[in-house]
Amino acid sequence: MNAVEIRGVSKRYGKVTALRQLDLQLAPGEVLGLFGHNGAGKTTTMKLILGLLTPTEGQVQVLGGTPNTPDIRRQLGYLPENVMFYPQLTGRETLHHFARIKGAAGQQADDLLEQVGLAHAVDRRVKTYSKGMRQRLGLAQALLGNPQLLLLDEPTVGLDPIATQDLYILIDTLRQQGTSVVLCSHVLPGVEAHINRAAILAGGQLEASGTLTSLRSEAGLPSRIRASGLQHREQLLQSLGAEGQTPRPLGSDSIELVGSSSGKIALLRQLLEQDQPSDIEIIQPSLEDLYRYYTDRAKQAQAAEGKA
Ligand SMILES: Nc1ncnc2c1ncn2[C@@H]1O[C@H](COP(=O)(O)OP(=O)(O)OP(=O)(O)O)[C@@H](O)[C@H]1O
Repeated sequence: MNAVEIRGVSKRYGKVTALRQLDLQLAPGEVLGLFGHNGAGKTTTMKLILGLLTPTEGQVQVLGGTPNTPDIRRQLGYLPENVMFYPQLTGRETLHHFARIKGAAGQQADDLLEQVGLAHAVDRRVKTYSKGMRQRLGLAQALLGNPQLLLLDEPTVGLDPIATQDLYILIDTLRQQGTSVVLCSHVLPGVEAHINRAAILAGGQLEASGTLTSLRSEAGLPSRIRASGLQHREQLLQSLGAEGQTPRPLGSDSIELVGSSSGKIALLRQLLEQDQPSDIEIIQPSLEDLYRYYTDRAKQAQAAEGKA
């Protein structure tokens, strides 16, 4: 049973179509990165999963049931994009309040405050918290009751680099424990190692979905190959240039080459036959490169549709 099953879902707000014929699945213990430009439909997708919105067309199933029934809601954790709390309550009072609503133990609230690094500030009023501290409190709130499905909307906003890293480690741990996670973010660097699959929304439509390996292979974007410690760099630059390659010299003894996914191995072989580099680095297209490729593709398709 999938944790989330979205089939043929469209969502309209009056005249605005926020989502169009969306099909998206999430397996147990899977972390899905949901990416897209402002207004692409990410928050709308989250809210449909939470049952805060109902689809105009299509079906949403969550943990085998209908979203927003009490039984399903208890198994969900949600960190909203703009997390808000009562400013007069302390961090501890806030989390205990949410623990009571969720039927979670008070002890778990205290443990989570410690886990998210707020132990030193539990008795301070939330109005004195920094943005990052409020975000940490929001994360603790989302983790109350050990949810089976965790929805995180822009979880790294306001977090410092160490807290961001800690969040990713926490996501890895939750995944190992079988929790399914949907992670929406505009911050792409650093996230790719912590997701199983990426889904890219553009203009309310799913432009791409798959593992990074499958998206890389579908997009066919080139990798960069860097060879350093070359003995005969000038000769190598000439011979590669003569074959139509465009090698770029770097530093005093290195070069960078661009290789398609199919031509990469041949290029590597050639490098090793003609020289003895001390190091070779292959830089694959990053999540940002893929994101740019798919959003540009969506824009071009929309422009072509507009002209037709
Ligand atoms: N309550 C609403 N009434 C009317 N239009 C809405 C409403 N909520 C969202 N929309 C529209 O639906 C579209 C998708 O919005 P959504 O909030 O899902 O995007 P998003 O991908 O989360 O964007 P962001 O990255 O800016 O948070 C946008 O065009 C937005 O203006």
